[in-house]
Amino acid sequence: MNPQQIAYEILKAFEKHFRLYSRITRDAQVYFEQAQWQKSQAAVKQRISIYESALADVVSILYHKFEPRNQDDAFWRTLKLQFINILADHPQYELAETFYNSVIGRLFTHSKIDDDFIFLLPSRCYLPGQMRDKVANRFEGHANIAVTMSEIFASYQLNIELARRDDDVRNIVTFFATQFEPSQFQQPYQVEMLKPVFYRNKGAYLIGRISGSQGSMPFVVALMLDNNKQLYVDAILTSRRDLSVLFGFARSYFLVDSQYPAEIVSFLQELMPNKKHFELYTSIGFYKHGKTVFYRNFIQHLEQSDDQFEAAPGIPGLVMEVFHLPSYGVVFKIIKDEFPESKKITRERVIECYRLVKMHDRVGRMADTHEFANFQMPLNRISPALLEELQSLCKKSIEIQGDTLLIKHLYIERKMTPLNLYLQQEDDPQRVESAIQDLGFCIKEIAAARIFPGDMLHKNFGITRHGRVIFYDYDEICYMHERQFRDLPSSDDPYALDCLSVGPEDVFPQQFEHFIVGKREHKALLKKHHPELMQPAYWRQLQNSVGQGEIKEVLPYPPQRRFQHIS
Ligand SMILES: Nc1ncnc2c1ncn2[C@@H]1O[C@H](COP(=O)(O)OP(=O)(O)OP(=O)(O)O)[C@@H](O)[C@H]1O
Repeated sequence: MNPQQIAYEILKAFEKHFRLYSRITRDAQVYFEQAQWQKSQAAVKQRISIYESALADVVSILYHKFEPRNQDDAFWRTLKLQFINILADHPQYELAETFYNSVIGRLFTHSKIDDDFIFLLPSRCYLPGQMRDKVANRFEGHANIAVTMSEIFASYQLNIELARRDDDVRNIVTFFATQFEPSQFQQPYQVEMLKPVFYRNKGAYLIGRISGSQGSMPFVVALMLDNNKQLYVDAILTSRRDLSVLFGFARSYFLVDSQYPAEIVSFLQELMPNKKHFELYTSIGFYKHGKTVFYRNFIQHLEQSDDQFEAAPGIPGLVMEVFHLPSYGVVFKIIKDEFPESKKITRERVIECYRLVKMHDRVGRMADTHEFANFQMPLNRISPALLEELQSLCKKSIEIQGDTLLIKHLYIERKMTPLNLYLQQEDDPQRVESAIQDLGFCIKEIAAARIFPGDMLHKNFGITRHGRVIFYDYDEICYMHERQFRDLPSSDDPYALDCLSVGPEDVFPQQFEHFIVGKREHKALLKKHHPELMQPAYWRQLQNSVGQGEIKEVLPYPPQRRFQHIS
């Protein structure tokens, strides 16, 4: 096989994968309209897993057709150029380049990390706007938001109608009347809406922006089904903050049919300038390409900064070595070579737990992680103290190659403020109370998503700049059905506790207050807002309901945004 034929083979495999990816994604509409929530969750998982099988298939074909290991560097350079040629005008060229990188990475166990052989840099620069007509519809305002709304709804080809359209439109009109100056929407204004609907969990979102003489703002219509499976508008979101939380890194990926992903992402980027490009690609399901974009951003950041990698602030982990670059918004996590006796887990189990979280519905409460093989960092940017620590605790995962530190297995994750540090440093009692209240919600929502977090000590949670508490320590997680929530024996019997036989799956919620937060006043706050967390019956009931397949609703916006709350 010559380089041109191999390039075609790789592109063919990518396109086959993308067709399957799009087919799974498109089914989301039916799952939503028919309230088939379990199918929708299964689709999210399936879509994540098909990448690996597409890759395995093409790599095995290539091994049968030529001998990759016997080709010289000139061959690989030519192959990359051939691939660039056949990608001209390809609507998903950037995803195809990432797929190409994965194929070469798989053939060479990620040892050819060089722009001569893979797309460390993109082959071209995407000019936002060129495909706007393909991905977005425009509506001209008629000094009457109700008319515009009717036009917007009519443009989406949903198979079910808004059951109470007049009520919905009235809610929206009232919303605009109460939130904005009347003059803002009496003048000519425009609405631009992305054509594909964004589906996730029990919601469907129409995403766009509204622009008038006074600037523009995001415009998101959140659709839901009521108990009778009737479609209605649950909320309108217009603040960047709400949109940013909707696209948060601790949520599952949207199911959104994006044939022009670069254009969709540029549109989203205009709505959320604070989000990184890689986060937006990831949020719409292209998590592999998100990694490519992340790496490019990381390299660029290194060139523009001069600080050193150092241990992350907070209490060091027993399982993970966690470090960061103070000027950059992610943490880097390496599994330590050995764990203390108290951690009854293996390295394989840790990897399994991190994968489980990646595939699972993270309900806005568990940080997404990205796994890298053979990640390179410049050695001169690693602080001496960190290097010493890595060499003593993570010897198996690192290698020094000249002026580079090679990390054989690494996770990256969004940086947050560890909750223990936040609670120590925060002086405002109201903020402390709200963080502890949110910690309780975080634990409850994770459990309602069928996951028992295991180690719920507050140091295992972070808090975002939006004040949301998010869990990030996954080595002790398991499914809710794998635990037995037991009552402690009554305190009248002094010997009962000593004689208690405890199995590895037993958990005693009455003791949680000692294991979640340390300080007495924090415990009191947790008990005030979430007394149920310390009650075995609450956990058993939750276990029961999730065991029956019930999928709880997790709102990705504050409840006060819901129309039913507007009087
Ligand atoms: N996303 C993050 N943002 C900021 N700091 C983090 C993040 N993830 C981890 N850390 C810091 O690193 C520490 C160890 O991380 P993590 O809890 O993941 O490790 P671990 O080894 O699994 O911990 P444990 O010993 O509790 O099992 C945390 O306590 C926190 O201080």
